[in-house]
Amino acid sequence: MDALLAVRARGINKCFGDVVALDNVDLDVTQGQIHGLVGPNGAGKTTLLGLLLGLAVADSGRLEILGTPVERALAVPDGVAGFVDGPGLYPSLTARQNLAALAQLRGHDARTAGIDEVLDQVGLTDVADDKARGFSLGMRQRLGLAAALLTKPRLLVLDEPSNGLDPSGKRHVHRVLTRLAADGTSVVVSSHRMDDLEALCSEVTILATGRVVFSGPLNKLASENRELDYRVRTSDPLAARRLANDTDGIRVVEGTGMRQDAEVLVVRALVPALDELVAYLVRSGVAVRELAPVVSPLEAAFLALTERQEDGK
Ligand SMILES: Nc1ncnc2c1ncn2[C@@H]1O[C@H](COP(=O)(O)OP(=O)(O)OP(=O)(O)O)[C@@H](O)[C@H]1O
Repeated sequence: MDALLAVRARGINKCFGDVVALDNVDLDVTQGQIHGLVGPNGAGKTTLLGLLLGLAVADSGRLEILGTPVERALAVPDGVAGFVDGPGLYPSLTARQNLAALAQLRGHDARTAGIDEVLDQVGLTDVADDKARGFSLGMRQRLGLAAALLTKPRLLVLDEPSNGLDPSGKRHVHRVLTRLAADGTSVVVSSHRMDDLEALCSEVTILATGRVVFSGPLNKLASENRELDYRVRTSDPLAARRLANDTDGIRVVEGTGMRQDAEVLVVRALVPALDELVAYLVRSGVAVRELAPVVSPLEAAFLALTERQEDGK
């Protein structure tokens, strides 16, 4: 079973002086899985990703990467690539030269290292001969991803890779990561964007003040017995409000602080009551044109779990 794990961490602790950055952290990442890491600022995400990349060593605990126990020396484990705190690039070199320099550092022939292929993969072919100095944050992120891909990693570790990406850049990067995972590469990715992680990941780990407060499949979070707020757009907002008030288990939420939209009703409910409301609306001749959680299930769970942790409950 463990042979299928790209990362197996048990009881990892890491302190910086008095600050406990990681507190007894366990993490399992299956081969070919995109695993999301979320948590408030200072939760320990970058510290954990740094351990996976061999940029630091844990104070205690056991860490196995791609089936091999990690030693106490600072070194990138075989088969691992990625970046934390933004990719390291040479600003005075072009995108292509950056990748060639990297290939040479690793002892590869720059002409055969697959540079064109990775530039194409991340959508930077058109700017391959432009200097990295002039690149936007999103372009630097993509070049960092290309540099990681050049090593054909079996575990890719990315800290906030969507930072600075416009929607099409983000879609592009998502496609690259999804394809890699389908081919068996494992990806561990941190993000503050829940929609990003929901689009990408099958499993997530939520950290708060260095502790794991949830780790598992996204659908386990979504199916938890928790009321959510939903936006309901209908063909007849007044009738919809009346019918919602008549439905057991449905509460109409007023003054949500969101932009007012007369056609949209916000209701708080569990899924079964929401199903009843939809059936009731349709039976009453009111068309449902949009129905979506105001905040995603992941974001709702994230807020609930991290607030609980901060309250010390
Ligand atoms: N090199 C360091 N020296 C001292 N303290 C550090 C160091 N690196 C991290 N820390 C502390 O460890 C804790 C965890 O930091 P870390 O950067 O891992 O959190 P994070 O979840 O990545 O936060 P963010 O979302 O803000 O990037 C924080 O309290 C941070 O101040």
